[in-house]
Amino acid sequence: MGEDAIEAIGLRRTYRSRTGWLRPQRREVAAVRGVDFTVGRGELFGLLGPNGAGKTTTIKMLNTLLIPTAGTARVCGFDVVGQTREVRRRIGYVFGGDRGLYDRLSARDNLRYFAELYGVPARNQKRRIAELLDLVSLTGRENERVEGYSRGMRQRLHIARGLLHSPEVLFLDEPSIGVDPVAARELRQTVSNLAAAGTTVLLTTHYMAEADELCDRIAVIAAGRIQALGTPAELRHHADGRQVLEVEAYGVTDDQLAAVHRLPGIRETSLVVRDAAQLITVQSDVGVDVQAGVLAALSGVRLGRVTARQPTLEDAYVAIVNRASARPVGHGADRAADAAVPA
Ligand SMILES: Nc1ncnc2c1ncn2[C@@H]1O[C@H](COP(=O)(O)OP(=O)(O)OP(=O)(O)O)[C@@H](O)[C@H]1O
Repeated sequence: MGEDAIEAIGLRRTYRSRTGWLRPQRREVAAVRGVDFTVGRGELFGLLGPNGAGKTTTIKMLNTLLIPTAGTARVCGFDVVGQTREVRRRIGYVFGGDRGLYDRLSARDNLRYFAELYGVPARNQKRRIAELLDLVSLTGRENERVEGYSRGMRQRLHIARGLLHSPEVLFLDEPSIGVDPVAARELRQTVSNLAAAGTTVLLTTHYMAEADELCDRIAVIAAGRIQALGTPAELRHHADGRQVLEVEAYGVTDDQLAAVHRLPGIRETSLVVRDAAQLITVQSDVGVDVQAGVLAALSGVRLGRVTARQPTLEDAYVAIVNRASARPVGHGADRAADAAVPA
């Protein structure tokens, strides 16, 4: 048995699809373009990246739901293509969203049902279900129907479901998607309890703050490749030599943002919408005073707070992802900088 819980070597996946009806065209999407990493036993490892980066595709290859186009992967020492049964017995898979629970049953009955389905021996079921309800902090609510549960509670129940057969490795795909900040914090607590109890966790997320808080190591994936891999402290170095200016604004256009980006000394520019305001984050080289230039480029725009600060891990993430996509100015929902999650 290998040392590592997960080992991916040169993993690739290309999707082939047909588009059009009268004149069908073949389309190929290279979703994952050669990914290498290992996850140690008991490690909490994060796969972080923007939409379409290849996170879900990678997870699906590791949990035997998708066959790699090339490369190999082993989970608990077993090959994901040649030894699927061995792999499946040792893994759990939990994905974000609402599917996969029976609304009209209680949490306890859902878990009983899935325990049967997963072949958890009858004599162990009661104890295992009680343990899991406790782990995901649903003890006391277990007899209520799931239809009355909040998203966060459902998500925690999903995690309990994924753990019924005591997997060694748990894949958690975007667990906090659509979950409010308080529930997201409870969810993070659950995930960290899980790892502390010895389960290896591979977590995908858009949220750098979540990955920072939870993960021992993080791989930043973009455009189907790992762009950076290390501990949160190591990744932070990608923003070394930079300083950050944040400007709250109302009604900035793409052209104005592009003008900001063209100023000397500016390395990254991103914009996210927060409530009514736009939050512009500008990364520049340390020692270059960009504030006057930025404000001049935004003249005529109503501005709110202007803050100079040190770079965070989030800024390092934006730098890594922008380098990969070569799209320096962002103005949309899929921007890396959208990843800020309220604590
Ligand atoms: N079944 C499919 N057929 C064709 N293309 C696909 C399929 N599934 C995913 N893709 C494409 O592969 C790329 C990677 O998708 P993937 O879902 O792995 O990314 P992701 O990082 O998980 O993104 P998200 O955060 O949006 O879930 C995207 O360009 C996506 O459009």
